[in-house]
Amino acid sequence: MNSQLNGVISHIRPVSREWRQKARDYLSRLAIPRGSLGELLVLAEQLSGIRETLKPSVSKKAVVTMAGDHGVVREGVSAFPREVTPQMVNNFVLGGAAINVLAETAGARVVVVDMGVAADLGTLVKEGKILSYKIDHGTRNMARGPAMTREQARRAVESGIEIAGKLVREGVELLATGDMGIGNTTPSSAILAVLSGRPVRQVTGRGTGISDQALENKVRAIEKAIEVNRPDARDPVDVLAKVGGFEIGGIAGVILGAAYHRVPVLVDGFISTAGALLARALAPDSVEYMIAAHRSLEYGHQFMLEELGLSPLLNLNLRLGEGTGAALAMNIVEAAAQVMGKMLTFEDAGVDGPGG
Ligand SMILES: Cc1cc2ncn([C@H]3O[C@H](COP(=O)(O)O)[C@@H](O)[C@H]3O)c2cc1C
Ligand SMILES: O=C(O)c1cccnc1
Repeated sequence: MNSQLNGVISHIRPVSREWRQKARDYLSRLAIPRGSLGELLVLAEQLSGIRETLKPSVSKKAVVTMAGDHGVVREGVSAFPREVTPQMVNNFVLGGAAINVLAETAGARVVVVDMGVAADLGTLVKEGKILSYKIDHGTRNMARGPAMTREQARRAVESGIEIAGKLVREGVELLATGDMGIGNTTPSSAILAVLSGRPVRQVTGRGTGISDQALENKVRAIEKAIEVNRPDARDPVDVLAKVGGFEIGGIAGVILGAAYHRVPVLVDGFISTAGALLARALAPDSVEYMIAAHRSLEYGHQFMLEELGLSPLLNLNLRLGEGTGAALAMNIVEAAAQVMGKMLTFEDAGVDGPGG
């Protein structure tokens, strides 16, 4: 019945082995000591495999910042009140948030999406300042029952897929994920615990900077949510519905949409990587389109990256979200594309190779 989602999932393929090989051959001939551009070469090869060309372009960039609220904030799991979510959406529109400033340094658009903020953002939608895929005014409290229905979970993922498709049709060549939602490190930890089988306490951190007491509330709320809802780790839509969030589903969808359209996608920090875990669970090959932007200071992030087998480009002690780490990594991805597209080989540059 979940036909649109299944249709996309069934069309996600691994990146081209043939183009990866061609890229590897070409990169090995660049006028540099072999391998000396390190991770840039790994990235360049990935970009060639994704785009199926030796001259991949990632110059048109967009960060999709997905916003949603969380019923579980009632359990005292965040240092900030729920009202901050719509207030920050407003800040994104004003251009005064960290993501606005950092995306600008990469020449990237910021696309703000209301996936389920618990406030009326209709005016911003009408003015064309944000997109609305609003599913509800916040999720339900997952410590008491499912965060959302299965139908809503599917819709959240499909919304992300649709947004990615729309941006690709507008010419976007590099996507990045971001999040805004007070309380959303709680469902992110829950998703990690369920999908990795790790103990809740081990994967639960301090988010916006919570007290010892709030950390206890948070661990207990997640344990309760898993106990009450019994999410099925083999069924990612079930996990999202029971212990997830609207924006996390949207992020998973953006990643799946990127993989479907064969566009690279930079995955931001803790919340975005929770979305990536769901995307990988839905379509294992989607991981080949992901680029881990950075390693967040949020404690459990390392386990998420480990699960996905991704190594982050940056380690800047960020713990903000919004897409900030992904925006910062964009210029590195651009650099990799330019190395591939513009550098000369030993032969073309008239430089002697090794042992000559
Ligand atoms: C002013 C402000 C701006 C933010 N931008 C991102 N987050 C980040 O912090 C929140 C998650 O942390 P927790 O689970 O502890 O609530 C999310 O909104 C995330 O995007 C922010 C948080 C605040 C307070
Ligand atoms: O890594 C993140 O994305 C993050 C960490 C803490 C709070 N908000 C976001």
